[in-house]
Amino acid sequence: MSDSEADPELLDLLRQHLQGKLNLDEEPETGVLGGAEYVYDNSIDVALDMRATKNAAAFIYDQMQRKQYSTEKWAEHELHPKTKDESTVAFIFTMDLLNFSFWSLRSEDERFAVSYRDKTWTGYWSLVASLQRALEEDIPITDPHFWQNEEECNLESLRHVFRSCTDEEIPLLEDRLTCLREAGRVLYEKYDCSFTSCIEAANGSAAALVNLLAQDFSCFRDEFQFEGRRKPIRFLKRAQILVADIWGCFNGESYGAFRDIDKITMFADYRVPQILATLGCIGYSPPLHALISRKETIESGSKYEMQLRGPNVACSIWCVELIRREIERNHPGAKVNAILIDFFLYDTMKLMEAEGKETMPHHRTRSIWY
Ligand SMILES: Nc1nc2c(c(CN[C@H]3C=C[C@H](O)[C@@H]3O)cn2[C@@H]2O[C@H](COP(=O)(O)O)[C@@H](O)[C@H]2O)c(=O)[nH]1
Repeated sequence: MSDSEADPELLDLLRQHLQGKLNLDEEPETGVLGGAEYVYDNSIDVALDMRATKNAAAFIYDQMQRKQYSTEKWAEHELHPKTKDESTVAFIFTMDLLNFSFWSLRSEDERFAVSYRDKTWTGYWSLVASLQRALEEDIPITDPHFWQNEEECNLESLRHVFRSCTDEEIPLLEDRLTCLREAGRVLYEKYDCSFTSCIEAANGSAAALVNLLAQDFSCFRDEFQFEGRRKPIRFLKRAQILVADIWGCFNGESYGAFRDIDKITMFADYRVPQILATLGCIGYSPPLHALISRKETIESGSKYEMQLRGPNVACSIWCVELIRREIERNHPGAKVNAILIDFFLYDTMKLMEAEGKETMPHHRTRSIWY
């Protein structure tokens, strides 16, 4: 094969190896950050504001210090599981299998909502509340055997698990059942029916666990073709947030002990890009800004979504990386990684939304990816 036909990326790797720069048994990479930088470098619809990003880094670091923001915050959330054991690993795996697309086109009091513990929960928290409620009703919703039992686990029983206290049903119910079925089958075939076996197979590497999820579970394989690039761009958002939730819940110990956790990027969905735009860190081209502001549904996989999700999310991933580097530059040794910045930004966005301070809408695409 002549050089002109060979894969340029492979040639580059071989060149690095020959120059002794490449340690092939280095830790695995997920490729998410590199892909995000590529899309950002090739985007015309979304741009980063460096001054606002530097200011955001100072604000975020200051707020995280004041709130003593750490992994401990994860378990402090009322609905998150508290025990540090295998049942919590099963809960988090189930949760992040289904952690997508809660937004509604209806008004705040008509959108899908779950009544639990005398409160009404929406968005991500409606998912967590539904799972906790099911367990209290002795429905084994976190058990892969249940997910594969078509007599017990089907559209009807899931409709009961995710029953709403409004007229709107949980979005993509059929897709959620499909995710549970596939995960049940893969865990049965490859991981002794337990996600803890998948964690053990990653041998303490967060990047390896993300790659295992993308390789073995199609419902975690969140990647797409971006114009002009041979290899797909990988966002792997739910695979990454799953690893991050395990790490956060277990405070980086036990099942959450990953030596390369800092390789996990922020999670490419619709909430954190929204707050980065609110902080002025990312800006949209006028046509894109108009599209988002109109709150119209954008079809998953459409040219518009690719233009939006790719650049918007890639820029968000790259923006959070620049915020992390700015914090590290000003505060050497600070215990802040992309995950904690992301968790903080998501929680801050939810507080702003609750106080009616949501100025910049998020885009609306129905998809199992985010
Ligand atoms: N980037 C990012 N996205 C996050 C989260 C979380 C919740 N994580 C908890 C765990 C630790 C943190 O402290 C959080 O309390 C959910 N999501 C995503 O948002 C969307 C739901 O939005 P809404 O409908 O408004 O609730 C949906 O795609 C969901 O997957 C996060 O942390 N980061």
